[in-house]
Amino acid sequence: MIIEVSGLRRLFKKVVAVDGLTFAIERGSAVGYIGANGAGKSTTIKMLTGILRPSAGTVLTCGLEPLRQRRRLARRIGVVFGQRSQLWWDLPLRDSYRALGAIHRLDHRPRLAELAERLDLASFLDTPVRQLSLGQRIRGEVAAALLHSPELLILDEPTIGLDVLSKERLRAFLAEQRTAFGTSLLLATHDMGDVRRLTERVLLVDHGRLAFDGTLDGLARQVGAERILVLDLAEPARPLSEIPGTRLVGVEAGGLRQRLSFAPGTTTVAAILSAVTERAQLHDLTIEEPDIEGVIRQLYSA
Ligand SMILES: Nc1ncnc2c1ncn2[C@@H]1O[C@H](COP(=O)(O)OP(=O)(O)OP(=O)(O)O)[C@@H](O)[C@H]1O
Repeated sequence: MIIEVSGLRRLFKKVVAVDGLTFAIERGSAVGYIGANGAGKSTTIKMLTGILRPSAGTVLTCGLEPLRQRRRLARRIGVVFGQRSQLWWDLPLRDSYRALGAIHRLDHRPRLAELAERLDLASFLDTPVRQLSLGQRIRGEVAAALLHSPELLILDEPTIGLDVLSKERLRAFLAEQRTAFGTSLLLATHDMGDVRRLTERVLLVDHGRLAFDGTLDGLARQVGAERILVLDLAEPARPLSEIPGTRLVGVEAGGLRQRLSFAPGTTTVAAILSAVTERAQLHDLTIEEPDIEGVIRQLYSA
């Protein structure tokens, strides 16, 4: 197991941020850690990484006790907090990597060259971190977390605030890294798109407790959450109300844009598209994932 947590609790005065969590994550797997605002995700991650002391319970990350063995653990994990920086704010990005290389006692240059290429960092390696755009900084943070080739990567809201294209690029990079190195991944996020693209299992935390452990499709099935396929057609078409396994939930622009809702597990995007292309000419499509708050509401009303 890469992570083992048992009876984990954390109180802040009277607030119970984490309330008796027990779960284990297998080495090499990718897990989404989801929940509403204030559910306890960041607090859990801080305990997993040795930043925060649990009030009760036990944590093993990479087989180590995070608080007691924090230095050793730092060599084996990489962490990105989307809303906080681990880089030196006033220094050129390159200097942060030099410093991290020294901390990890490694010649960071070969790995940096590789990461700079894959994450497209070259044009701003000499720019002070404070002057980077959000997208540039996050790419810089991800490179910093991977510089020492950790066996576990923990990401806390890595795509928050990024535009669609930057999000997609970052997801593609992370997926590729995982295939190449088999790095274990724990991804705390609000973004169901991140979870679907990058993980095979989700842990849903609510008020500090584990409310669901399984696949994203399993969660969607349990709560009846649906995905929406937004179809942009080359020419206006009649309402696509007869596509098997779907419900037509919107027709806009005189039939040029149509929305089909479907439940994961009952049909596939491929099957829907093949039925659509028999009836209309497709120009473009996007998929809207259910939002986490809605899923949680449905979980409790189900
Ligand atoms: N340092 C702190 N002092 C007091 N309360 C805290 C502290 N850190 C977190 N909390 C509280 O603990 C609870 C869990 O917070 P946490 O940040 O872990 O949630 P989260 O799931 O990461 O939320 P978000 O998605 O908004 O980041 C919240 O009620 C929060 O207000």
